[in-house]
Amino acid sequence: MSETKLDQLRKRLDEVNMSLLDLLSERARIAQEIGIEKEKQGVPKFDPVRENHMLAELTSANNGPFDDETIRHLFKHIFQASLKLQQVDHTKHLLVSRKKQKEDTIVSIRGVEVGGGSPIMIAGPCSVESYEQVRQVAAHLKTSGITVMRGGAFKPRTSPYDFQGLGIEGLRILKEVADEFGLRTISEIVDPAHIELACQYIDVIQIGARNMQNFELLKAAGDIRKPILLKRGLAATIDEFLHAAEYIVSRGNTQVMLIERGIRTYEKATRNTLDISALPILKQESHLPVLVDVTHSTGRKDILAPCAKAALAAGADGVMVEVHPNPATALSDAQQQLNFEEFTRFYDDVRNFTLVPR
Ligand SMILES: O=C(O)C(=O)C[C@]1(C(=O)O)C=C[C@@H](O)C=C1
Repeated sequence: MSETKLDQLRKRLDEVNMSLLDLLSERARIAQEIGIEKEKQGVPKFDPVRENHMLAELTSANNGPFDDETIRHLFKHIFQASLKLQQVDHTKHLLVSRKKQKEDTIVSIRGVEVGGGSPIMIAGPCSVESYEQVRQVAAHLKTSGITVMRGGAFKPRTSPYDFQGLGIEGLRILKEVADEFGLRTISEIVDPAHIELACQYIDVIQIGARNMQNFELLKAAGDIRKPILLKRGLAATIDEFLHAAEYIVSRGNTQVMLIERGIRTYEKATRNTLDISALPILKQESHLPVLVDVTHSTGRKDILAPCAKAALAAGADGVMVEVHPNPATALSDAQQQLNFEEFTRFYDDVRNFTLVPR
């Protein structure tokens, strides 16, 4: 059977398709190289001025049959596809990414492992208020089998008139009590200048939600060789959270733990909205251990246990909760800290949690 005119035209079109594919692929490879150069120079990938310039040149050279609007539309799609290629290539190379390291990072807090598959419970007062207060908490935690205690010495509070913490004196108290009871400690540091000194007193440096993008603090945390607990910012996307962790890891400190602490939404029933979906996403995207701060995310004692269980079911490597000998008199977070009896009940409930229906 002889070739019809339609067959011939389609054959030519198929050949043009192949040539276009070759040219598009070549263009994409060049765009990738441009992306690498831009990365080195630290300039943004998206360049609307350059795109407008190319579109102007293309439309002025356009002799039809496509009109200028169609040419602009088609090329804008090509630019977007190139941009995506440049960005995907970039995230693939993040040190915190699963693509870079398949195995889970295990953080060792002086021998206590986080991220190794058996979740940890971290507990302690919101603020270090006195030696006696911390000692009471430590004694209770020790009898409960807790190995890592938190306690805030530098308190970035919403109001400057609220209790700001005991500072270095608070770190000293933590160390003295932790040494007595054989506990490890976590405390927030807010000033890059305090990081080195803090290492003499505590085992984990926490970077708080409000400082998640304090880049000088992140760099200082990256320059030491101690575990870091990085909190998600109150309005930070998962991508921003991972990039903040990258600041630390890229300077050689690989002992980083991420902690979800709730994000700001319109919901008022809880203090923040615990973003449970962030857990499996973070575990997929990154090899770093991921914990959940149930106290700050919910701000409510009555739902701490179900939220902690949900976090563990979603893959969390641990839970952090606040405990105080007498929450009603606490200098910070009086509403949401657990007393010893409440903590014991909470811990038993979460520890006995199983996904298998009974
Ligand atoms: O020329 C550049 O700077 C590129 O990054 C390439 C390219 C393109 O595909 O043409 C991609 C993204 C930018 O927004 C602009 C142009």
